Amino acid sequence: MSAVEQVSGIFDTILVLDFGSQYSHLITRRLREFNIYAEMLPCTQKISELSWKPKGVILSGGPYSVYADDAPHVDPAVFDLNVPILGICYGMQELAWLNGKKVGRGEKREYGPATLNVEDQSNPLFKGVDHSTVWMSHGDKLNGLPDGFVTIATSDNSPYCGIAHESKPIYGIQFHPEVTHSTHGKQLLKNFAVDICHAAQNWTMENFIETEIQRIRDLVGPTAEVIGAVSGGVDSTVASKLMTEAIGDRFHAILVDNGVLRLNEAKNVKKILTEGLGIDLTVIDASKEFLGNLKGVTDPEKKRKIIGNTFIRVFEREAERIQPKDGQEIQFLLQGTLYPDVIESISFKGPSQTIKTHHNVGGLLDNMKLKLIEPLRELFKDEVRHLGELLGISHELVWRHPFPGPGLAIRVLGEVTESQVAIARNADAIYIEEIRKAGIYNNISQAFACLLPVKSVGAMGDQRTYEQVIALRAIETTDFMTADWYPFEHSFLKKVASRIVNEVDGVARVTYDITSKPPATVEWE
Ligand SMILES: Nc1ncnc2c1ncn2[C@@H]1O[C@H](COP(=O)(O)OP(=O)(O)OP(=O)(O)O)[C@@H](O)[C@H]1O
Ligand SMILES: O=c1[nH]c(=O)c2[nH+]cn([C@@H]3O[C@H](COP(=O)(O)O)[C@@H](O)[C@H]3O)c2[nH]1
Ligand SMILES: NC(=O)CC[C@H](N)C(=O)O
Ligand SMILES: [Mg+2]
Repeated sequence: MSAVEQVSGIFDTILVLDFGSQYSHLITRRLREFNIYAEMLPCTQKISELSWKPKGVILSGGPYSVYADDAPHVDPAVFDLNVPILGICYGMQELAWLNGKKVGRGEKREYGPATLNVEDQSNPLFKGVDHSTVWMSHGDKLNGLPDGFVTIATSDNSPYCGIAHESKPIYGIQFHPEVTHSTHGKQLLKNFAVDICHAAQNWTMENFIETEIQRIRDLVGPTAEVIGAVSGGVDSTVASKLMTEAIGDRFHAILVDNGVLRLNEAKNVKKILTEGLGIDLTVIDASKEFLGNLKGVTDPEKKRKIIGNTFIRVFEREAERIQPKDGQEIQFLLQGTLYPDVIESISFKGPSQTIKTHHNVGGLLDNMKLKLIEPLRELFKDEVRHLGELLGISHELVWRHPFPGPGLAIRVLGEVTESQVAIARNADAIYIEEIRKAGIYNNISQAFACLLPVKSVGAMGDQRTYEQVIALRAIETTDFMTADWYPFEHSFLKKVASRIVNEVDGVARVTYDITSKPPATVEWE
């Protein structure tokens, strides 16, 4: 690492150690909602390798049993940090396991609501949360108090619903305060972070802009120039705006037309970014190169890796083409990578658990020459949108539905050809146009059309047709890590289906995808 400080070195930080619970990232989000910076790292994180000291540590829940041979365990050095520790569910069981091993299988799983009875009213952890509903999700339980601990809360089912160390600020709770079903969970997390850890509540996007611009300047230095991968999506636009504020015309934004963009996208983005935001944007048409590299490829992961690699090659070529004023080569590439992309790639469960490779994280070239600058790497999408608004980016752009870097290539299932892309693109344009007309664009988090590699029989104008199927997808979500499908009016779906079949050659049938994430994902590939 260079001398440039990380965000965790600048803001008071609560460290969340992730044992693999599906809710772990929510702990981080909740803390940030009351302006405390929190960062999630795998539970196997070596404390000696941290370059910053947390104000407190939270051990998350997890799917394992602490007593199993292959169960993950925390680095014992965490207890030498001498900062407050809160164990949640598996995290509490881990504390108990390390202090007397009194953990075993419960007679039955406890899943659902329970009422919290606070036994020690003077304990700061439970200020204002007595008798509230808490959410349980566990099969293991404590068989007794860990050595040196006392009970501070119970529930009907759980004599050890909350425990605390007799003399140190170490706490365990059996329930999940991070899920909204725990009605006062956020208050509990705040009690821990603010009253027990004394973390400063200064994580605001206003403060972030200031520190981030300084951080970029320190990293880039007084003369170096930077190229940016800019798609016209929210993330890279916000990142570019920050970069332009930090280094002005030493920043060169590049939009790559990869042949799998939406209808008229390159033209529209060029106009909005240059005219509207004063960002110096060059559009590079690399569509032939991308489509050439994708020829014959049907495997989704292969498509993603090919696209990620091709992007980097285009950027490296562009970096060589631009002649910086200081006579040096361009060394930096800006990307709009977000925290959820990073969270997915830091899983301690290893690469076998990768669900899909995001082109800008796992799809990068191993031997790439450019160094990455990712100013939004620590932020969630809603934080980025807030940042965008503060930077004066229009409401319309800030609230655009996300569009993945691999674009229509992962929405044309099967082989990606120019004609298949055209079908998906035209169907998508009709669908989005109707969504806008119906005034529901902002109620939906993301919507798009996919072209399926199956043919189906139809009848149009007394003629038999035998053409492909379009699947429509629309989801509601706050963080894109879980999502639900959007409940359209039937009349709306009817209209869109009719328009697509009538107006897009090659489509005989339209379906609507009604799967949530999980078990499905947002994109089809
Ligand atoms: N066509 C493109 N040209 C240049 N860079 C791109 C392109 N598509 C994606 N990228 C780069 O990949 C990053 C990740 O893409 P992603 O779609 O997650 O973000 P975004 O496009 O900036 O925002 P959004 O999520 O709202 O679409 C972008 O921030 C950008 O740096
Ligand atoms: O820039 C991107 N590069 C990618 O490779 C990529 N894959 C998925 N996505 C977007 O991520 C969100 C979650 O999608 P999934 O549930 O399909 O993983 C959704 O918003 C997807 O559109 C990507 N964005
Ligand atoms: N949610 C959790 O952390 C569960 C912990 C542990 N796997 C149990 O079943 O009790
Ligand atoms: Mg995008």
